[in-house]
Amino acid sequence: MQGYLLFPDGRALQGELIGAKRPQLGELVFNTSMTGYQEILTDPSYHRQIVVLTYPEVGNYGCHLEVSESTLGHAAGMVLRNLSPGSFHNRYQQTFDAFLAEIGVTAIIGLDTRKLTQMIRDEGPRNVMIVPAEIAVEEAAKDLAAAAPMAGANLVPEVSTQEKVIHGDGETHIVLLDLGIKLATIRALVERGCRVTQVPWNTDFAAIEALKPDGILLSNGPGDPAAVPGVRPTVAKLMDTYPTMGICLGFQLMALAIGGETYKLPFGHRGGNHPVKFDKRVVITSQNHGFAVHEESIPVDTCEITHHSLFDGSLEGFRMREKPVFGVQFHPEAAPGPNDCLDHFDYFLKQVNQHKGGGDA
Ligand SMILES: NC(=O)CC[C@H](N)C(=O)O
Repeated sequence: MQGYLLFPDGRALQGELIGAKRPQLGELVFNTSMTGYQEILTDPSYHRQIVVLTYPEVGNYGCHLEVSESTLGHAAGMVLRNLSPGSFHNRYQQTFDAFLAEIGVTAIIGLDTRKLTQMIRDEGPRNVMIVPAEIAVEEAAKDLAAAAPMAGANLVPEVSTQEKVIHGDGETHIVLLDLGIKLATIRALVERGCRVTQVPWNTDFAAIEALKPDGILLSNGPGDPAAVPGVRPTVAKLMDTYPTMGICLGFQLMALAIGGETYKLPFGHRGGNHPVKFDKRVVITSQNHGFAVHEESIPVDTCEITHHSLFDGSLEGFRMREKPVFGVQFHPEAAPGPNDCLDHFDYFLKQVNQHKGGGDA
C-alpha cells in the first residue's frame, strides 16, 4: 500500500506502507543501531515516537516472540530504507512485516533515511505522521497540528503495568517501579538471583515499604521526565531508604527528586555505539533518550558525577556519596546493543546485599 510521511510544514515524503498500514503519529527520532529492530520497536520508551532506522536493510533475520522487550508499549511507527526480501535465522518465527501487523504498528519503507537523519540532526525532532495514500494531506495535517509535543508529555501511565507482577524466586528482593520497563532489565536481575516485584508507576512509598524490598530499581520509560506527576516525593523517599538504581527515565527522576533539572537534547541519543567515560574506562553503551539531566543542577556535596557521554559531554550517571544509590542515563541491559555495562547490575546487587547484611555499602 502506498503512503506518505507528513511533516508539520506540509512536506509529504512518498513511500510504501507495511505492517498495520494505518495512520500513526509520533515524534520523529533516529536510531543508529545496526541490528535489534525488534527490540527497538518493542521498547516502551519509544511510545509515541516514530523511529528512523539509519541501518539501510531491515528485516533480514525476521522476528521471534522471545526477542520482544515488552507487550505493554512500543514505538508508534518506523521509517526504513529497505525491507529485506527474505528472513533467515535459526530462531526465525515470522517476518518483520507480519510482526508489525500483529502488534498494530505501521512502517513506511523506501525513504532516504540518511537525509531524514540529517534533517532531524539539523532541525531537531518534531511530530510527524505516517499516512495511507487514500487519506488526503489536508485531513491528516489537522491531526498532526493538534498533536501535543513530546516536551511536557507524561506517557508513563500508558505503558506501566496495571498490577503487581512477580518475576523469579531468588533470595534478593528487588521492587521495580515500572515506568515502561524492558524485559532485558528484569532478566538481568533474575539471572543474578533476584525475585523482582514489578509495581505500577504510581505505587506509593508505604505500599512499596510493605513489600519489604532489599533494593529498588527505577526503570526506563517514555515521555518527558519533568511531566511525570507526583512521583518525585516517592522516589526521594526510596533513595533515602533503600539501595536504588535508576536507568534512563528512572535516572532522570532520581535527579529531579534531589532538586536537579532535565532538558530536551537537540536530537537525542539513540543507538548501540555511544561511548561513555566512566572511571578510567570507556564503555560502549546502548542508548535511547531525548531528555537529559543538567550536570550543574546535581548537588556535588551529596552526589558524585560518575559517567559522561563522549559524544557531547552530557551527564550519563551519578552516585550518592553517602548512600548506596546510583543511576545511569544509558541502558546497561543493552537489548539491543553492547553488554559492556551489565556489570552495573552486579555493582547494584553488591550494594543491595551489603546493605541487607548490615555492612557498609
Ligand atoms: N529510555 C528512556 O528511559 C527514555 C527516557 C526519556 N523518555 C527520554 O527520552 O529521555
